[in-house]
Amino acid sequence: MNKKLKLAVCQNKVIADKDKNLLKMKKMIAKAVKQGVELIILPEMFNCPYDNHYFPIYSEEIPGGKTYEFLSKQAKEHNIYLIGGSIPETVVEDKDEKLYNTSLIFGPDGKLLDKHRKIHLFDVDLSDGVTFLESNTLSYGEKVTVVETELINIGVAICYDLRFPELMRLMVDKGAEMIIIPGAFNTVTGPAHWETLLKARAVDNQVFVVGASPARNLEADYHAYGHSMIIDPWAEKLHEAGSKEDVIIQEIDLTKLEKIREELPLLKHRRSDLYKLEEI
Ligand SMILES: NC(=O)CC(=O)C(=O)O
Repeated sequence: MNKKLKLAVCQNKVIADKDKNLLKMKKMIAKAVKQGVELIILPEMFNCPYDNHYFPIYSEEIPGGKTYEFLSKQAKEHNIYLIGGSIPETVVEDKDEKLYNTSLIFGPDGKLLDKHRKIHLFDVDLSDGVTFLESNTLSYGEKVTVVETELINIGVAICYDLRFPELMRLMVDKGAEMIIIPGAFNTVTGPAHWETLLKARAVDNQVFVVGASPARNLEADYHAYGHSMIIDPWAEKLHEAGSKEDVIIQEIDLTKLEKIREELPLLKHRRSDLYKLEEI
């Protein structure tokens, strides 16, 4: 394992124009690359407004869609690992069309290493005014996603998936050392839970956790919280964006993970004679 890793989160303001979103992202990626980063992380639905109305319109088949090609090219051109936030994905099977909220993970050669489809859909009706029914348009992902890279082993889950500690622990049991969450929490659940959940998952599992949110766009119907964040395995916040567009860059010391796991070996202290967690 390399001992230091420089990474970036590109927190873009998503608008209802896919091409402009991609162009903006291209500039943000170039800015991060100039600082020598090896891993770049984009937000949930970074190219499509977070809105059931837009998901089918912006959706792409994988491989081959415009955003897929864009991400692959960016990864290759800049020789970086790229976690492509998420995009709406169309899957056609036996004339049956399904949409997923899908994160694409590219290696420095531009090849797709894996993809994660959001497992838990955000179906909520909050008294403070946030109502969302993702299952109106989206289908449920069925796979736990962990990717081995030359930098670090990366688990990827999307937004609402963060609220399910069993999934995070499963990723850690499959080797994840960093959990990446492209996530569009909102102005109600964001201030209440985003940082707490990211820190809880870090301290529970002794992993780095990165949350990548879109910037807030008050002209959109759904107001993303922003506040992309990088947390270390001691649950210390290393970097945080505000609510506006930003590229946050952080060098992390990977030896911290080994050190914390050695000094406080909670993963080894589990009582597997009393309880266990299984992937089905
Ligand atoms: N948008 C989501 O998927 C989740 C979210 O906003 C929350 O859990 O809060």
